[in-house]
Amino acid sequence: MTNDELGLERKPTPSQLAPQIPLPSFHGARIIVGKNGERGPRRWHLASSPSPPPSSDMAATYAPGLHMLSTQHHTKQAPVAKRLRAEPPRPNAHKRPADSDELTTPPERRVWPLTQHAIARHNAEATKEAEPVSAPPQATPAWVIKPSKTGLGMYATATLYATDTILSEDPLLMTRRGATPGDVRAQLRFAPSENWLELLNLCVGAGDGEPRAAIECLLDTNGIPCASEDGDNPPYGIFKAASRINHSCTPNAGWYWCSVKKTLLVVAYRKIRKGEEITASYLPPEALCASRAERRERIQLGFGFECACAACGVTSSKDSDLQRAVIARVLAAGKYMDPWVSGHLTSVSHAKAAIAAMRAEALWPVAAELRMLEYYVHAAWREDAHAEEAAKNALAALAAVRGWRAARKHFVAQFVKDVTCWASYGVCKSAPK
Ligand SMILES: C[S@@+](CC[C@H](N)C(=O)[O-])C[C@H]1O[C@@H](n2cnc3c(N)ncnc32)[C@H](O)[C@@H]1O
Repeated sequence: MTNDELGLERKPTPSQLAPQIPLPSFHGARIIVGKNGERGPRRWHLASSPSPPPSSDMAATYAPGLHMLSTQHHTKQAPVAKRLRAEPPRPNAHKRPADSDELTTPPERRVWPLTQHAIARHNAEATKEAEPVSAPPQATPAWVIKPSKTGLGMYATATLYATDTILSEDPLLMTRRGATPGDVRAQLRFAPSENWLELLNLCVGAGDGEPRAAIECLLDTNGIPCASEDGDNPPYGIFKAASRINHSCTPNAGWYWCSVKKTLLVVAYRKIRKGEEITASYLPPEALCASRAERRERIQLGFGFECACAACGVTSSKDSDLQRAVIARVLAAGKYMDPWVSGHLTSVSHAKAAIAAMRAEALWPVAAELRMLEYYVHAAWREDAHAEEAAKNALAALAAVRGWRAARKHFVAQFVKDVTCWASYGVCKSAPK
């Protein structure tokens, strides 16, 4: 995907910013035509394979939904199967069930599995990589904290480009929901006294309306999730600079926690002009696809303020609501993998419409998931060229919002090679040497 297709304006360093992604070539490019002329995805199984293909966490997440569509017979052994057979089965490897119609598929998969999985892999790889995980933060910060229309805010002091790491910051304090003032004191006992001062300087919002101690309101107002996975009570970090970033329903930046470096990275999602406010979303990506009224209600209930972002500020948000509804419908449909991929051309056209809406609304946080949904359909129907293109786009979209520049080439190659849901389809083989 080109930068233009992504809708991103990047720094003019093509060799850095457009790495060659060594995607696998896809094998077995046949549209299956049944006896009655129907076209559909084939069942796939390793006819002569003595052992099930190895799997990964990803397979556990995705494969069940995909197996239902991938258990017809191949006349030709997919090269990937040979490769997989050569590897010893892992003890906990996901067992591909026998070629049977009794496969049960959990109807719902996790909402952002690609993202979660990819972050985990990326963080794991970062320990091995000599290359930095992402572009190192600039020596002179390209931002400044200054008054905004909603208290203080972060502003760009230079032009920033998509995938730029705006800020890399360690927390003043790590906490969890329900932390008491005593917990905070215990954590800060050995911290430099400036941390206390910085902490007490942060803004205290109204929170969700529950009566609380001021310190708890402060933690609620300024906490940023510091875990790559959703848990019941994920850790939150309080940051001197990142906690000053205001919310927007069309964020131009976003943060993610690098669990290897134990640091928060703030990444530009698109070009941010000098003087423009840097914003992130306090809502999860799928919630950004709700209507203006719903988003505002959620912000009010969860964070206790009335959203004054640019997307909410427009008097008539009808068009925006319609565009976001298109995206929301596709994300909802994509949770049910079987009907989604069975829909074939309808699903592809829905995915394309959602991608267009995402671009119109500049909702980059959902780009990777939409591209992935498009990929699944093409892969299931053995439309290899389209599948490869969609996979490339999905990875590029994911890399763009995570700021993976330096590590992207390596990571993408690794991801493509390992991601078991792709191999499960029997459509890909290892990259040509
Ligand atoms: C994490 S702080 C952000 C920095 C804060 N503006 C400050 O002065 O330190 C969150 C608080 O900022 C304000 N805020 C953030 N985004 C906002 C938005 N889109 N509309 C209105 N207020 C917002 C709210 O008061 C919220 O409780």
